[in-house]
Amino acid sequence: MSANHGGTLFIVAAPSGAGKSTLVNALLEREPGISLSISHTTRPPRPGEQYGRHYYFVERAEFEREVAEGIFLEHAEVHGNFYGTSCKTVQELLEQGRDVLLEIDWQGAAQIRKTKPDCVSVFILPPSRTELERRLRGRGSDSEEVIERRLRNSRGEIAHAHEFDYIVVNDRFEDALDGIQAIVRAVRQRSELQCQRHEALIGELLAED
Ligand SMILES: Nc1nc2c(ncn2[C@@H]2O[C@H](COP(=O)(O)OP(=O)(O)O)[C@@H](O)[C@H]2O)c(=O)[nH]1
Ligand SMILES: Nc1ncnc2c1ncn2[C@@H]1O[C@H](COP(=O)(O)OP(=O)(O)O)[C@@H](O)[C@H]1O
Repeated sequence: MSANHGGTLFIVAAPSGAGKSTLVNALLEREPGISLSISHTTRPPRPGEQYGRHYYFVERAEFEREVAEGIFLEHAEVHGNFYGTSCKTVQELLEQGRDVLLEIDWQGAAQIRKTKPDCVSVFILPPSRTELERRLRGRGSDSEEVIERRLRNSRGEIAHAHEFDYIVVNDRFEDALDGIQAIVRAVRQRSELQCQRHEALIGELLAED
């Protein structure tokens, strides 16, 4: 029997407004073989956001109960709200050999690296602070207070960029998208070439006539 070849766990992080969700959605259209993990959060939904599609929106008490039950692979407080990745779905998909993408912050990424050192992490940088602010305001989804808090927190987040395997600067959108796709393809190709993937063929070639 061949060994179970698990999928790859990709992590994408960025300061709020850098374009992470837009890039990830475009990447998933180009690479439908990747499954996006939907997080649980205590953040209220933005206009147009749907339960189970963008996030599982939960009350604080429910989130705390879930933490106590140990359902999360990682969880963290970000910009005053709680976010967590459920263990079960991610684990099942990886075991089926699917690649999984987590759109999480640097704290979550640091937790995942400890338990899943084979994960591949990408940090998205905006081309400038001015552009980050322009995008955050231009999105039109948050109050002034929320925007200011996210901008204030962005320095602390960017300070962790060097912990990631790859950095993609999201200046021209298509270039950034090509960059992330190139990372995904290179990682997949490397994985295809790994020795364990070829056990069956090696066995056949070694078999006596
Ligand atoms: N640790 C962790 N961070 C998360 C998770 N889900 C989302 N985040 C991060 O929380 C931050 C805020 O996300 P969100 O409220 O959707 O705002 P946005 O980044 O401005 O779109 C971002 O850095 C997300 O990547 C999660 O499950 N775990
Ligand atoms: N390369 C880009 N150039 C200009 N605007 C962009 C670019 N990438 C994303 N945006 C816009 O910036 C805003 C923030 O993007 P979003 O994906 O919501 O960021 P994040 O998920 O990192 O908070 C959105 O209005 C999006 O359309």
